Amino acid sequence: MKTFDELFAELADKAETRPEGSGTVAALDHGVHTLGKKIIEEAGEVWLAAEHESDDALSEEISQLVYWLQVMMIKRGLNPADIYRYL
Ligand SMILES: N=c1c2ncn([C@@H]3O[C@H](COP(=O)(O)OP(=O)(O)OP(=O)(O)O)[C@@H](O)[C@H]3O)c2ncn1[C@@H]1O[C@H](COP(=O)(O)O)[C@@H](O)[C@H]1O
Repeated sequence: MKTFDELFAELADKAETRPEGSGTVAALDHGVHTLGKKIIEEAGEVWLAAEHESDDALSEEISQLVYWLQVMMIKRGLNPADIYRYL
């Protein structure tokens, strides 16, 4: 289990060190267009889970959406503080 900030730090480190086999590194290399499509896909899965699935399934889908949003943030050079100032 990890927090939003802990996951972000882990992903930022992966982007920097580019370890072999990292799905995050591969996703970053695909670029903003592919990341945007993944975010739309995961957002749709959150919606469907909220309508039809359990709390646990919904939680998992939301975690995946958070992950992909963080990958997009890293791709565009944003950090959590950039987001928090709008919350
Ligand atoms: N939290 C996540 C995470 N959430 C979602 N995903 C990715 O998002 C996909 C979402 O799963 P789905 O079931 O919706 O998609 P799928 O259709 O089965 O998979 P695709 O074929 O569409 O990729 C997963 O297959 C992962 O590729 C994640 N990938 C990585 N992490 C964490 O990110 C960190 C770094 O991971 P690596 O870069 O892979 O080392 C680790 O702590 C991981 O646990």
